[in-house]
Amino acid sequence: MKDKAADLAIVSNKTFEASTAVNLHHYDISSALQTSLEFNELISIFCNKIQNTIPHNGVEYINEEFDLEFKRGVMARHSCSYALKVEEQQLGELKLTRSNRFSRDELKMLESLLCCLIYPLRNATLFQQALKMAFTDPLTKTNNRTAFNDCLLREIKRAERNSQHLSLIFVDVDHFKHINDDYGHGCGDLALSSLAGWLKDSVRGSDAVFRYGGEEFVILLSDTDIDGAMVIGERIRADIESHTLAYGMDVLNLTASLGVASLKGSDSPESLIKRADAAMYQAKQHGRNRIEVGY
Ligand SMILES: Nc1nc2c(ncn2[C@@H]2O[C@H](COP(=O)(O)OP(=O)(O)OP(=O)(O)O)[C@@H](O)[C@H]2O)c(=O)[nH]1
Repeated sequence: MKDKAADLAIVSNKTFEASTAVNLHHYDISSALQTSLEFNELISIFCNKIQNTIPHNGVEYINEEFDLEFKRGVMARHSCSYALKVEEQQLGELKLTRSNRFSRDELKMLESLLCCLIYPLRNATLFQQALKMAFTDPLTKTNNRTAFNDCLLREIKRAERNSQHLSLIFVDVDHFKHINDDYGHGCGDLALSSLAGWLKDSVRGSDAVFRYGGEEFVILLSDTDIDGAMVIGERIRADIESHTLAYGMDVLNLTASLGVASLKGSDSPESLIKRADAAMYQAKQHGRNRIEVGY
């Protein structure tokens, strides 16, 4: 007679206890991961939670879509890396390192635990994408006016707290209406997106450039006084003038008028904007393709 027991997987209370323990661990990790929508925080929570099960010394997480590189601990000789994705959506790459090899069982366990991380990372991706869209101008891919208002308030507070300078430059394309009228809106749009690229190249961080509206951009310069802002503004003016724009068979040149203002003790965001904007209008009145200061 065939030994029936030989065909059966053994289920004992030991297995039950082990799987319950594993499920509880998964549950504990999943619950902890629900508390954040920030990539770095999610990775930290996950690695803290798995430290006892899969000891490791170093963690690296790279997410190219969000230009993110998170490192923690000490990088060591042995590593295991995972490209994380769900339904073809890339969620970044996670690498754990330590001085001794990861065992096969540990890797199996890690792969199972990573399932807890995937969906929170996907939620974070969707949230961060929505956030990015809400603060980005779709045509020029610069920060939009909402982002500017947010950022200006933060920068004013920071400048006041640290007794630092803060300056603003308004940049408005000259006779932009003619570009639309003479070459069409497609050309106007190309001019605006090209200009945004030149502006980003002219300043330290591309985050400092905002589309304020229409053909008007604003640049926020932290820790920069009025003299420094004038130097940067003049460089931007000359840079715009020196570029040529090719549109089909046409070649165009742009110029812009700029207004500069620096934060004073009594300034509100509105009064600082008003001075920079008024200076820009003065530059228009004084012949365009020039820079003026709003005192
Ligand atoms: N193609 C395009 N045109 C835009 C966009 N936003 C605003 N404009 C146009 O920008 C033009 C701005 O014209 P005006 O305010 O008269 O200014 P200007 O012609 O640049 O003249 P000055 O500022 O006085 O030198 C208008 O014709 C708007 O329609 C856009 O996103 N794309």
